Amino acid sequence: MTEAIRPLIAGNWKMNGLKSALGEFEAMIAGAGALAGKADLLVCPPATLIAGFADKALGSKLAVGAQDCHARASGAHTGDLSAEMLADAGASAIIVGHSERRADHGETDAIVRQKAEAAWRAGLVAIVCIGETQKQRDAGQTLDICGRQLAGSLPDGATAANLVVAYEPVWAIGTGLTPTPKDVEQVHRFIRGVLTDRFKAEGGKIRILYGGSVKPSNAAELMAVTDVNGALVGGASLKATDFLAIAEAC
Ligand SMILES: O=C(CO)COP(=O)(O)O
Repeated sequence: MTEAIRPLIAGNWKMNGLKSALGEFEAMIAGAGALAGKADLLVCPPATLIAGFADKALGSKLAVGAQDCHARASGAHTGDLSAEMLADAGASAIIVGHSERRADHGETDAIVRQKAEAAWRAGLVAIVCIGETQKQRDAGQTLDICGRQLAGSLPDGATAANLVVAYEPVWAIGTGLTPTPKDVEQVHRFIRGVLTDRFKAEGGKIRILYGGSVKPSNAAELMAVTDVNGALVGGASLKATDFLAIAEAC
């Protein structure tokens, strides 16, 4: 069932990247065409770069996304950006509920769900992130935590076209550590079960990305795991050669 799912390799640049990164992005555009047979490619730069990158990527095989949005469409929310604004700038997807936002900004599952709904309201794909901390893993709570985050963060009405789930164990982010393929498979199989229970046949088609220290050297092993339908890549997505090599591994 899941074999037919087209992989997505998504880059999350986090708070990295100035206008001078345009050359790196153009190198990604140049490489994306040859990889179109393997995977969909998406780069989520900081919001300041979305419009410029989206203009450059027009007509290419590289999509541009955002890293967060406010739940409301407009209003008195100083410093925030709505999903509608990000769509207007050229984003086609928005990452919501990244563990860094959950930790740094106190985002709860309920807030994440509202943000996913905001992405849909603007016609964009919501990439909803979940994942356990080291402490939770050590306590044997990985599946409980992921189950709770999924139940609270995913809105009703998810489809393969409007939702991507990203499993990012917090302890694997930026550390060079990764779970074993067996551990990844266990969590992804669990997520698949939650998705099919809740969204029926559609849940069998929703992409489940793995994220956390994905790099060219471990991408093939991770992408080969059952129910891993791509990657959400942080540090290695800043360099075109690394990002493209990860997509090549699909
Ligand atoms: O948080 C991540 C992507 O959203 C993963 O980051 P790294 O690939 O740098 O570990």
